[in-house]
Amino acid sequence: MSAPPADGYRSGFACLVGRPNVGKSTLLNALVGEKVAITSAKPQTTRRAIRGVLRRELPDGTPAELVLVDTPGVHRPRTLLGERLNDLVRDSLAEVDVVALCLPADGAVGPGDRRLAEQVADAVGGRSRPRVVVAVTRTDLGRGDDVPERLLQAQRLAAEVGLDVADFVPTSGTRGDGVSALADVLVGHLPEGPPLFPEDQVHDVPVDVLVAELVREAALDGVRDELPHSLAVVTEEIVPREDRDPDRPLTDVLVHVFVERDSQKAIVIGRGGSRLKEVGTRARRGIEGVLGTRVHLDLRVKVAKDWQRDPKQLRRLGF
Ligand SMILES: Nc1nc2c(ncn2[C@@H]2O[C@H](COP(=O)(O)OP(=O)(O)OP(=O)(O)O)[C@@H](O)[C@H]2O)c(=O)[nH]1
Repeated sequence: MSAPPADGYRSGFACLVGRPNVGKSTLLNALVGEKVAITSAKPQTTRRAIRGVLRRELPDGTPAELVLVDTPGVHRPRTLLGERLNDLVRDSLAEVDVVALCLPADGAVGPGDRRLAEQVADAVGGRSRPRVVVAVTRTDLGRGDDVPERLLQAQRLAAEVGLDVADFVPTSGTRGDGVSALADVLVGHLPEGPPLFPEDQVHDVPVDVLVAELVREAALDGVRDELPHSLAVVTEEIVPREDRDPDRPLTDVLVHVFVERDSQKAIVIGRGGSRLKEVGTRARRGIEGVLGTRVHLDLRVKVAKDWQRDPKQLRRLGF
């Protein structure tokens, strides 16, 4: 391996785009090597553009830093929240050096993928950047010839919408297959540039957001229909408990869980508070990992009527 040039450093941004639930957040976590984005079996889990950092050397030894942006799944918007999420994706596309278009191995390429590919082609607009990579995701769920079939479909789709795709990489975020190959490919497209994040930082998610997201992830498990979309979570307080033995610190965390209707509040709380208790227990483990202390978690469920359609409430909930 040859020595890198003294000032040689590559840096830039990449975003993962794809329909809801294709495994973008799972892939982001696998690439970064740390859980920075929550995942769930419910479509449209991701609501914020989360940035995780991947540091790697190019084959010639040049150090590179890739900031990965996980964006919400693109879908036909039905609510104001849906529109805001799609805008977020459009903005991300305009700002990155590399786009990884994610297509799941376990589902045919459909109209949603085509719309998205067209949107990416639009964002590139004949320029040399962003470079486009296709990641076929969830390969472990593919059967028979699904993976080669999906690669072919992706090639065809790219040709049809006039998208110049530099690489096609099959991956499984949960198994880790192809993740390193994808990392190499993404980093390989970075331009020269300065370091972007402090060396010890691997993501830019504020602690209060991370805490709220862990609660939302736990609350999403086992709820159905429109309730996943109606959940919004806000961290109100993170306060170290006073007068504790310094060897056994405890943090008090107050989190508000918002739903849109009273009937949903009853579901989230469960009989005698049983469901909320489970959610709290599960979320607390993750939060203790983030804060590095034991945690007393206080979860309160509140109704914010039809917040997904109300600009004022959306603002209050951070969208
Ligand atoms: N078996 C398998 N499951 C996966 C893989 N990647 C993701 N999943 C599962 O697929 C579901 C969706 O994954 P996410 O990573 O949340 O998908 P997403 O594209 O970020 O979803 P949105 O936030 O809705 O856009 C979750 O239940 C994941 O556990 C994979 O490689 N293999």
